[in-house]
Amino acid sequence: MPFESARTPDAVPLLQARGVSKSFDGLRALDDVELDIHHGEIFGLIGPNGAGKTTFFDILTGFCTPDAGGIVFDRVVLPRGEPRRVAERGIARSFQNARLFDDLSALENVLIGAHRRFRNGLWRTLARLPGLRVAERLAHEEARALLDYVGLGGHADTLAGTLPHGDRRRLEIARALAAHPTLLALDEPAAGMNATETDDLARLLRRIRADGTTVLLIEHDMALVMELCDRVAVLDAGRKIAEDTPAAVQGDPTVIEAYLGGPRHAG
Ligand SMILES: Nc1ncnc2c1ncn2[C@@H]1O[C@H](COP(=O)(O)OP(=O)(O)OP(=O)(O)O)[C@@H](O)[C@H]1O
Repeated sequence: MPFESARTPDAVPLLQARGVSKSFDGLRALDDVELDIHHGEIFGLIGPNGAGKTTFFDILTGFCTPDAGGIVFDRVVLPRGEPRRVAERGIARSFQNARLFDDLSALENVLIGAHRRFRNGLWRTLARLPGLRVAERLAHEEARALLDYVGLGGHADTLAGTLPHGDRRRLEIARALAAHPTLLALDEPAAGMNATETDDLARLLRRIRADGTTVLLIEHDMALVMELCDRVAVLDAGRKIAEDTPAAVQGDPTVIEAYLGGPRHAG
């Protein structure tokens, strides 16, 4: 495990959110949220509907600008409201509804995920070599390997739009991994999956963690969160009400109240 040494208690967390706040038309979607994500863990972000989970993801990945606060990633403050620069810093995300290019093949979708790396360093150098399509060939090889990795090896040439739901979610993960992220942020990856697909997803995410990528997960499937996550943070109405191991959070009366409480928690 490459990150084992970084998981000692005094190691600097990979991600540190501090004082993150965001309102929409007077509604406090996030209220002074602080959380730490450590290298090499699967971190769950959970909470009732409307708790602010996606808003946090959007701020983290630059799709939304916070009113206050900020996020330090890999010891450097993340740019605010700039998705491309955040991606270049090593954060890749998936969306609640898979955003794939349906008219392109699975392989082409993964190649698009690799474009960040094409713009940089070695890839750019290789791409300039006259008469050689080295970069392109390597990218294709890696994209095929990534499809294998997520269990879609037989579907390289299948149009993304024709893939079943579970395969689409895994294709989105392959595309995100093509950017070689330090942090993979997944917004409800198990939504709409059947039990077998969810089991496959859990296996895949464990493998991703074992291979050294830190995972941040928004998820409503509590069984999955409990079995998979190393730690979880619970948001409720924009505030963080707990951050601990799944077992500790599960028994926390404040968390239980948030999930079972009054009408604003319905849904
Ligand atoms: N662009 C927006 N404009 C106005 N209100 C918004 C916007 N985005 C989110 N909100 C509101 O902010 C609150 C938090 O929403 P958010 O989507 O972050 O919650 P969530 O925890 O991801 O919910 P869910 O589990 O239902 O996806 C909600 O009340 C939502 O209606």
